[in-house]
Amino acid sequence: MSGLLVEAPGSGQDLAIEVGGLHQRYGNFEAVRGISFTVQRGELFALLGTNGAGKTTTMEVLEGFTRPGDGHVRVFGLDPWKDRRKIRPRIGILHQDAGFLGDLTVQETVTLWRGMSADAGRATIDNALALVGLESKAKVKVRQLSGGQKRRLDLALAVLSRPDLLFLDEPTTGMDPEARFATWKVIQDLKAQGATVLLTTHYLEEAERLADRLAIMHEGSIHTYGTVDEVVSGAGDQVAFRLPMSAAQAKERFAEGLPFVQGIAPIVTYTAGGTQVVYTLSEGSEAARAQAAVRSLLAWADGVGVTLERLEIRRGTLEDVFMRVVGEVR
Ligand SMILES: Nc1ncnc2c1ncn2[C@@H]1O[C@H](COP(=O)(O)OP(=O)(O)OP(=O)(O)O)[C@@H](O)[C@H]1O
Repeated sequence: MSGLLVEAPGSGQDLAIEVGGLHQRYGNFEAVRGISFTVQRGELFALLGTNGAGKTTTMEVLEGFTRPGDGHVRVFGLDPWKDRRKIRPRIGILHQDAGFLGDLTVQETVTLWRGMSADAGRATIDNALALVGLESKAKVKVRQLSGGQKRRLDLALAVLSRPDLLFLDEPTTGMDPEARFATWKVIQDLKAQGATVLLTTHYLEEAERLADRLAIMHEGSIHTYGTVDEVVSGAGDQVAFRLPMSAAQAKERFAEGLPFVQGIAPIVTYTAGGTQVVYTLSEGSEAARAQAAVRSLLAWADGVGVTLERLEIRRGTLEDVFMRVVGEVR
C-alpha cells in the first residue's frame, strides 16, 4: 500500500510539510518506498513503525541532512535540501543520539549550543533548562546525567530557538514515567504556542496522547494513517472473558475447543489465574454485532454450564492496529 496520500485537512500555505511519493535508497537498499503525507501548520503528526521502517530516514530528508531521492518534498513550501539555509533557523531537531561532550556541564552545553544557534535571542538558557526540569543540574557534567536526563537536555537544545517546526525522533526513550509525562506536557505547551511537530515514537500511548494524526510505517511504506480515532476504529471491537480454570482443566473440559463466534476463532491465553479468551470482531463492527456475539457466547456458556467471568465488549486499541499491520505484511 505504498504511495498512499495522507492529506492534512488544510492545504497549500497551511502546510508545514508535504511529502509525495518519496523514495529513499542506501545503495541498492530502498529504505523508503514511495510514502506520501502532509502535516498542517500547528499540527502534531506522529510517525509510528517497526524498527528500520524508514522513520529516521524520512526525518533526515525533511531536516535537510539528506538529499531527497525520487518524489516531492517541501518544508514551509521550500526544498529542504536546496533551501536548507532558509529553513534551518525555523526548525528544531531532537535526534536519536545528539552526541554530547561529556566533560561539559549542562549549562556549558546549552551555552555552546546557543552560541551556534541562528536565533539565539529567543530563549534564555535558564528558560530552556526550566522548561525541561533540568535547572538543578545546570552545574553537573553531562556524563553524570542519567539517560533520561540526557534526553531532556536534547529537548532543551531542540527548543532553544523556539522553532516553528520541531522534529522529535523518539523524544522520551529511556525516560521514567514521570519524566515522560513532563515531556509530553512540554510538547503540548509548545504546540499550544503554535509549533508544528513531527514525532517518531515506539510508545503507542505517546502517539495516542499527543498526535492529531499519525501514520504507521513498516518496511519503507505507510500502511495506515489518520486521526487516532480513525486509525483505532479500524481495529474492530473485542469481546473478551475469563474462564476460572487452568489450561489443563480448560483443555479437558472443552475437548472440542472453544466455539467460533461469527466465524471468528478465539485467541486463548492461559495464565496462572485462569484462561483469557478474546474474539476480535471484524473491522468497522457495530454494537449490534458485538451484542449478537455476546448472546451466542452466553448461550454456549449456559449449554456447557460454565461461568464467563469479566465478560466485556471493548474497543480495539492502537496496539491492535499496529500488530495487525505488522502481522499482515510479514
Ligand atoms: N546510512 C545507512 N546506510 C545503509 N542503510 C541504512 C542507513 N541508515 C539506515 N539504513 C537502513 O534503512 C532502514 C531504515 O532505517 P531508519 O533508521 O530510517 O529506520 P527507523 O524507522 O527510524 O528505525 P528505528 O525505529 O529502529 O529507529 C533500515 O533497514 C536501516 O538499516
